[in-house]
Amino acid sequence: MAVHIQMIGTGSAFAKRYDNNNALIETGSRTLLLDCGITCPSALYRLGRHFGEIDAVLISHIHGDHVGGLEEYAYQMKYVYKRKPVLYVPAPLVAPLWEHTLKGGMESEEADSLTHYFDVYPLEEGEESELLPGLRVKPLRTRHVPGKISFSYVINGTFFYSADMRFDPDLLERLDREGIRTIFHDCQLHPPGEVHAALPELLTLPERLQEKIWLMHYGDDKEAFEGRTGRMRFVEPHVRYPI
Ligand SMILES: O=c1ccn([C@@H]2O[C@@H]3COP(=O)(O)O[C@H]3[C@H]2O)c(=O)[nH]1
Ligand SMILES: [Zn+2]
Ligand SMILES: [Zn+2]
Repeated sequence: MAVHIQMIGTGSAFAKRYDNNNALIETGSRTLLLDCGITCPSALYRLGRHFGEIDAVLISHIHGDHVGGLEEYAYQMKYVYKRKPVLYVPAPLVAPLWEHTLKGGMESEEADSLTHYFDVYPLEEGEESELLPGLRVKPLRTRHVPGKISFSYVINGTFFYSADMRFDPDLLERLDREGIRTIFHDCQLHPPGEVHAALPELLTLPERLQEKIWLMHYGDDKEAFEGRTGRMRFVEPHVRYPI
């Protein structure tokens, strides 16, 4: 079955020209939302889509540009579309997502847990699960902000989607050896990357690896870097790429 990824936005957390780095993954007639950040509700609207068309949501880690739109998503599903949405979330993030992020805006007499709003399916690190027919996802814990639990995803065994992660050449080499054909990687154009891979770091990778890498989660001056990314290409918002 053909699987495609389409970025709702490709921007960094502070970008204003590009929306939050959130994606739609489509397989047949089913759609997975990968991260739902602050700009997601309006960016999805500008894409001509709406939350009622989404079959499930998967999150990578708890930062506003990745989960800040979940409250609206949950409320729209409850009060507009009247359907309980499916939430795939790495097991260690289930409790923090409610306790540290959603509870403040969503707790009420009748609603005292994440499971009031979502059908919650915890994912285990390193274990592949079929999230939609034809869509297999394996979470890998990757390094981001020290102490923050954050996951990247291997999709259908051949596609790697970094959430927010530091430069990790050993992991990228291992994925290459294991048959990953395409890597969508977050990229901080201006060093130091610190909590993200910086462009100069990614440029130290061998050309064989760079060929596979598409850059996302970039800043507003991305156009100034066209032609300065070695063999790596930029992911463009709204374009559908095969997985
Ligand atoms: O220890 C920290 C924590 C955060 N930050 C910045 O805040 C942003 C939060 O979203 P993000 O993870 O997409 O990107 C992060 C960085 O831009 C940082 O530079 N160092
Ligand atoms: Zn981010
Ligand atoms: Zn982050």
